[in-house]
Amino acid sequence: MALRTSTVGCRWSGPAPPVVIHSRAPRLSIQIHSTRESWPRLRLRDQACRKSCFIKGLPIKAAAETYHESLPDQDVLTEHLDALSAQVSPLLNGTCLYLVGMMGSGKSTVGKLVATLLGYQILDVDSLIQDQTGRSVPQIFAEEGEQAFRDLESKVLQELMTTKDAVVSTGGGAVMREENWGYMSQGVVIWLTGPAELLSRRALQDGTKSRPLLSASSSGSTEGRDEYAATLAKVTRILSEREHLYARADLHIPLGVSPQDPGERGATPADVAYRLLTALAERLKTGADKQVAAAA
Ligand SMILES: Nc1ncnc2c1ncn2[C@@H]1O[C@H](COP(=O)(O)OP(=O)(O)O)[C@@H](O)[C@H]1O
Ligand SMILES: O=C(O)C1=C[C@@H](OP(=O)(O)O)[C@@H](O)[C@H](O)C1
Repeated sequence: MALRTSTVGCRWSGPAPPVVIHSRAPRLSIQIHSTRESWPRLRLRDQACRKSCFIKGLPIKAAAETYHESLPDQDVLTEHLDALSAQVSPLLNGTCLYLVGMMGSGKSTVGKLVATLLGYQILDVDSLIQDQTGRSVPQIFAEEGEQAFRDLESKVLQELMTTKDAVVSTGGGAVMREENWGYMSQGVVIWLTGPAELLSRRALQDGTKSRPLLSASSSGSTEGRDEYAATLAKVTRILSEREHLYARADLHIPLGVSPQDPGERGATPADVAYRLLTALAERLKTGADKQVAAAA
């Protein structure tokens, strides 16, 4: 792939904090560093080459980074999302989408966006439990324990079995009970999958109080460790226990900017929705093609 370097030109004055510019597909991430006062160093991360080059006299390091899920530009993303949802809606025909994944993976955030695009309602299992019981999730965990919460979670999922036209944002632990898979099999189960580092940072950004399994009082001492390290340890452990369960989902949607993304940042909610709808369109089209072939 050729680097479209001609559009990259830059003048720099003063001290340079690293800046990351997200560019167009196939995605380049351009970091601007200042190694010397006068000449910033541009670092292009791209899929096809790993070499140094010069752009307009500036030293450029182009680093290889395989990135097969190229995303559209943010400015054309809305059009892509509209086109994809128009394609997916008739094929879905009211079938529910169940979003599964770890705490902080964006099930509620992406779920709302996808629901809006498809003209679906968004149903959040934790919120439904809270509405039914008049108590918050941490309260239920504290007063009755995790198993009581899991019973409520299964009850809500069972009640949703006959629902149509909804994106269901499940709680991160819903995949742990076999019976829940029976309820969710009425729809398409979609796993939002990202690295523990990204999930931990997002959970901390929200504050861990609302997620009892990550709160300071949950198992796994935070003594002698900072909050991020303690949260990362918990998230890593929970993820390793559940990964094989999440993997049972019909679709796996990565949250990183690229497969090599160390979790510093994630794809935007719109990017994740784009990946989700693309994968869903492919899946539904293949299913529809198979049905047509079987009928012929
Ligand atoms: N793609 C994203 N990019 C940036 N922040 C996100 C993204 N998805 C979710 N977030 C943020 O991460 C946090 C957790 O998201 P949330 O949707 O509540 O996750 P979940 O429902 O899976 O627990 C929230 O603060 C939300 O705003
Ligand atoms: O992973 C889990 O076991 C849980 C995830 C939470 O939901 P989110 O995934 O929406 O944070 C909530 O259901 C409860 O705190 C337990």
